[in-house]
Amino acid sequence: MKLKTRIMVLGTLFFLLIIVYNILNHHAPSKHDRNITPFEKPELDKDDAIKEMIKKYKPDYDYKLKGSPWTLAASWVSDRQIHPEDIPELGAVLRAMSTRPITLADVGYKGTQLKMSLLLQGQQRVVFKPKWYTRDYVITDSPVSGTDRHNGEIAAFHLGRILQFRRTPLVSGRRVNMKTEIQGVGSKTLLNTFYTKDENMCFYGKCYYCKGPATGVCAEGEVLEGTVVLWMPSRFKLKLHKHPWSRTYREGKLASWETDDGYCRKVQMIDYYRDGPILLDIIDTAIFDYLVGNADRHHYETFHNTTETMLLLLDNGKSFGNPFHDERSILAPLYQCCSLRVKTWQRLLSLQGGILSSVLRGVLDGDPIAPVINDKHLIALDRRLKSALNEVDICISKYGMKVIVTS
Ligand SMILES: Nc1ncnc2c1ncn2[C@@H]1O[C@H](COP(=O)(O)OP(=O)(O)OP(=O)(O)O)[C@@H](O)[C@H]1O
Ligand SMILES: [Mn+2]
Repeated sequence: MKLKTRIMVLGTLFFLLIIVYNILNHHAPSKHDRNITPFEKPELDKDDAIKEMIKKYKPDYDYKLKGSPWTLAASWVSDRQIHPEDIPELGAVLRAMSTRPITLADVGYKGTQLKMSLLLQGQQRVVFKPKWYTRDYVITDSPVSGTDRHNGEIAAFHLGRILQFRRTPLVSGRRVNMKTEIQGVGSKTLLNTFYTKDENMCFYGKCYYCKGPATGVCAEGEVLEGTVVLWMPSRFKLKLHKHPWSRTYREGKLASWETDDGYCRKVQMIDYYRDGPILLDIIDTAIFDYLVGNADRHHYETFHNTTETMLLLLDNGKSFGNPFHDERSILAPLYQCCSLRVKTWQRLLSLQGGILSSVLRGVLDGDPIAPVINDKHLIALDRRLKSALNEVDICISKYGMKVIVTS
């Protein structure tokens, strides 16, 4: 062959090789091909995705704020979210919640559990939920047993952010000195319930379950660990609703949803649930509650003076009680209705394979009372996420892609 012909043949072969290589490379299964669905965006490498999400969701507690943290946080609340997705100032508000001087302290304002209602410098009300359990304590009785888990409130707040629900009021850990921070500013009603046990300061407050020292909670010396929840602005009025999937709380008595597989269709016939976003919010909430192990959402609240409505993820104190038990019945709204927002589904898919626990671990790491939850609870989150997605797959195999809805 002439040199010219040889060069041409070699050139063509080389060109073909490149094309074949490109085709093969494009179709070669990569680690990202697992679980790819028509809705999923191309993802980053897993470690990069984790790093990026921690960077986004970990509050910057050193953030310097110019104005009032309370005015800012109040301005965040709107009809369908308590705060926006991107809030670099979050750390400054959380820091203020955990450190601002307490100007008034009173017994809990609402609810059945022991709490304090605190006013922080700058006239901001917060709820203080005290620590009852050590981090490793496991609640084994029933999924609704035990008193509040103050740390669970913190983890649930950040989980709600990571899932992009944003329906939970801001929560931060705080250690309060009962002697120097509360005694001087406490109401008579509150201070009358103070007592001492084994040299620790204690209180039993005023609430449905507050029956004297036997039901009280004690600090370590003078220092009481707890969680502060930011009170929502008064321009939003709350309306209480009975949760259609609530438990009976009576032994031996089952609720309708526990015996009737067609229960969801009955709920869907109620105007309030047929139109509007609340039923899909209930399904989001079921997934959220299943992940954190909260079987106690007997009621829920919505804003009642807004144009649009949302189910508020308030009161997450009964979460993270038992990392070894996954309470499937919490998912009943999901597996009985077989319906899920596409946005929620996409989000859950993108957090599979250990991403969720790694991100939450990184985000919680900066809280003033870190470590917030132990690794057993974090591992449980990944396992439960997988089970929840499996329930979605079962629905899809039964009814097809119409299960995934866009509203
Ligand atoms: N951050 C908040 N902003 C405004 N209102 C709130 C806030 N947190 C709680 N509330 C109101 O206080 C009520 C009681 O709060 P929470 O549910 O946390 O207490 P609880 O003692 O656990 O109640 P329950 O025993 O009913 O579960 C709520 O139902 C809500 O009306
Ligand atoms: Mn509660």
